[in-house]
Amino acid sequence: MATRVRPSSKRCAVIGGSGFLGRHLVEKLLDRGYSVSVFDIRQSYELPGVTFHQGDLCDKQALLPALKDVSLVFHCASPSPASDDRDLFERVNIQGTQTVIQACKEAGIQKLVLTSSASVVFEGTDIKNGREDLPYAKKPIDYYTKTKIEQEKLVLKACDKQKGFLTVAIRPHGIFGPRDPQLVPILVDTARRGKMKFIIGDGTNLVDFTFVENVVHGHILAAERLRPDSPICGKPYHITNDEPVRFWDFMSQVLVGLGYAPPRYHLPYALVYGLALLLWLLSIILRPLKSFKPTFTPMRVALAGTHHYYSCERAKEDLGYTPVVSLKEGIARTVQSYPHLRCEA
Ligand SMILES: NC(=O)C1=CN([C@@H]2O[C@H](COP(=O)(O)OP(=O)(O)OC[C@H]3O[C@@H](n4cnc5c(N)ncnc54)[C@H](O)[C@@H]3O)[C@@H](O)[C@H]2O)C=CC1
Ligand SMILES: CC(C)=CCC[C@@H](C)[C@H]1CC[C@H]2C3=C(CC[C@]12C)[C@@]1(C)CCC(=O)C[C@@H]1CC3
Repeated sequence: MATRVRPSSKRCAVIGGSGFLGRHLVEKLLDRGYSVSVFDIRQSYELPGVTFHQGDLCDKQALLPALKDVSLVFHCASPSPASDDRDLFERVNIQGTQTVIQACKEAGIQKLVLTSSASVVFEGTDIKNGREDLPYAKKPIDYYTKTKIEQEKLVLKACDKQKGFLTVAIRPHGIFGPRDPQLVPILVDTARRGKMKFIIGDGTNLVDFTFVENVVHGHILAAERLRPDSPICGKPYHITNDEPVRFWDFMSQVLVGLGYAPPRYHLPYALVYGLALLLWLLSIILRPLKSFKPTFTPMRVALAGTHHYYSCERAKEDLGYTPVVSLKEGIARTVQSYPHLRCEA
């Protein structure tokens, strides 16, 4: 009779491990003595101690070999919000997450840590120091976020102490750091096209930006604290830098660090939001004739012009979380890591 090897608690899988957050997580797990199995639709690097499994997480048969002899799974895969593809968000974030849960149960996984998002409670209006007990957004800012809400609900509901399957969700916000494919590249692209001259609103709105290593730290603390007797089972946790910053100060610091001029002129929020709405409608009406993607979408304007920052108190109390890298240090390290995006002039 074949004997089943007891999974080592130091062997884990990272679904989405080729991505921005996933790779930082893999690197820290290796530092901490874990061996890691990465499952991703693409392979973006090679590292000693990491086994790569390439496949789509919607395919359970492809997923199962990556979970063999593993006790802990991190699920941080998702299509990029910029892909703007409703069917893909639904297939990967909802149906795919159901498949991940089934595969984990079949493989005898004990712990599943999901990367959710603090935006699951954001409706485009101010949130100040929001706690985890805020209700899920009834009108999420976009379809991507709608599927992140469903994904989080599925994972938290699957937590079953009797059956020894424990789950927890981490809700980061505005992740930035070296190798980020989104925040700094979008910002620099906007600046290079001469569109970073304006501040939307009075520029005093506070937002959380979270250095990637703090997000990683929150995930690992959650995984290591996830036990049948711990209060964290089946709960979501905000993980931020715990240093809300003016959205426009953050953008300006990154821009200036890379040699670009910061935005200076103010535009009223309602005007820009109205224009973004109009552009979005036009892009839909004109889609059969000409396809274009506006830089200023209503969602982006809401992200740039409202307060949205979150309390980390629950993570501090239950996980012992405190950020390990300050915002100042995080911005300095990020700016340094993008020499190719510096202003040439
Ligand atoms: N970047 C941010 O500011 C924030 C990100 N998040 C969440 O953090 C997680 C990681 O995000 P990032 O690292 O920024 O994104 P990313 O796009 O760099 O990484 C996502 C990874 O998932 C993989 N993937 C996508 N579809 C897949 C599929 N069907 N099967 C297997 N792998 C698949 C991609 O290939 C990619 O490597 C995501 O769940 C995202 O929703 C939450 C809040 C903020
Ligand atoms: C706070 C948060 C959740 C950040 C996530 C990343 C992106 C949504 C932002 C990264 C760069 C941002 C940006 C804008 C909107 C939000 C981002 C895309 C603008 C398009 C807002 C309007 C402008 O004036 C230009 C900005 C460029 C950078």
